[in-house]
Amino acid sequence: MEMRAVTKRYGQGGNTVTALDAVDARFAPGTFTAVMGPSGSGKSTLLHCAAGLDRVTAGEVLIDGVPIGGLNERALTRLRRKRVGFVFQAFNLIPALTAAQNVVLPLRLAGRRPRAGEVAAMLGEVGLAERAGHRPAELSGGQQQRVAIARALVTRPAVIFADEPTGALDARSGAEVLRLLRAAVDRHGQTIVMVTHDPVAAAHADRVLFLADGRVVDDLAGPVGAEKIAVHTARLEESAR
Ligand SMILES: Nc1ncnc2c1ncn2[C@@H]1O[C@H](COP(=O)(O)OP(=O)(O)OP(=O)(O)O)[C@@H](O)[C@H]1O
Repeated sequence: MEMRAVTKRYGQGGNTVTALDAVDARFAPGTFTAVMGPSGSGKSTLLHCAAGLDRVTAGEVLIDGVPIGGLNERALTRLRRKRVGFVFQAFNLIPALTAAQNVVLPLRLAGRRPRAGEVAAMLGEVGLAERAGHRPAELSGGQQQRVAIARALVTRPAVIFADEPTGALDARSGAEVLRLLRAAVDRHGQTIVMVTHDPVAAAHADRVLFLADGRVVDDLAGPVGAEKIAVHTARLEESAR
């Protein structure tokens, strides 16, 4: 997954906002990257552009080496369904479906039938084998996020984008979610790009990318301790004021 000189502007004329300003970034297979930076620095925009949810103004995004700028909406949707997974702060499970049905959904959308035991194994991996028949409302926040992780992992995507995946969780459930993301990288060679405000969450990554004003201003190779990340964040927030 790669971004080459990606610029994203919102609005027109005098109201233009440059949310990303010629960003170059490469996310190697089997790595876990945290994206940090002050509010408004472009983190969500980076995630949306990298995932092909939003078109870039200039530059190029490559997923699996495929430049997505040249794809029409249909081809882009197909690529996203097969090769990209998402984990959101608000879980975004479908309330009427059970945990197992939520996990099956991306496979069906990608045109694949689940193999016997595949979904059960996936739920087992996130410690929820016993909850396969439960609906989201019958699960805790941490459990819902674990279902969302199983759902993101089930298609074995090229990359999983996680937007503040621990933002709505207490410390214990958050730690469990981070442990699962880390395990997906270590055990399955999954590639993960995670936006977070939390230095403790970012410390689980292999690398921390810092944004300020739509630019990459720091790129720390890990493991980076939470304390060092917190100091960096404080400095950036200070200079953003
Ligand atoms: N749809 C939009 N229309 C206009 N401006 C936008 C839009 N989305 C984002 N922006 C602007 O682009 C800049 C980057 O926003 P973005 O949401 O990517 O920042 P962020 O780092 O994710 O912030 P936060 O940490 O507060 O979520 C901000 O100045 C924001 O106001």
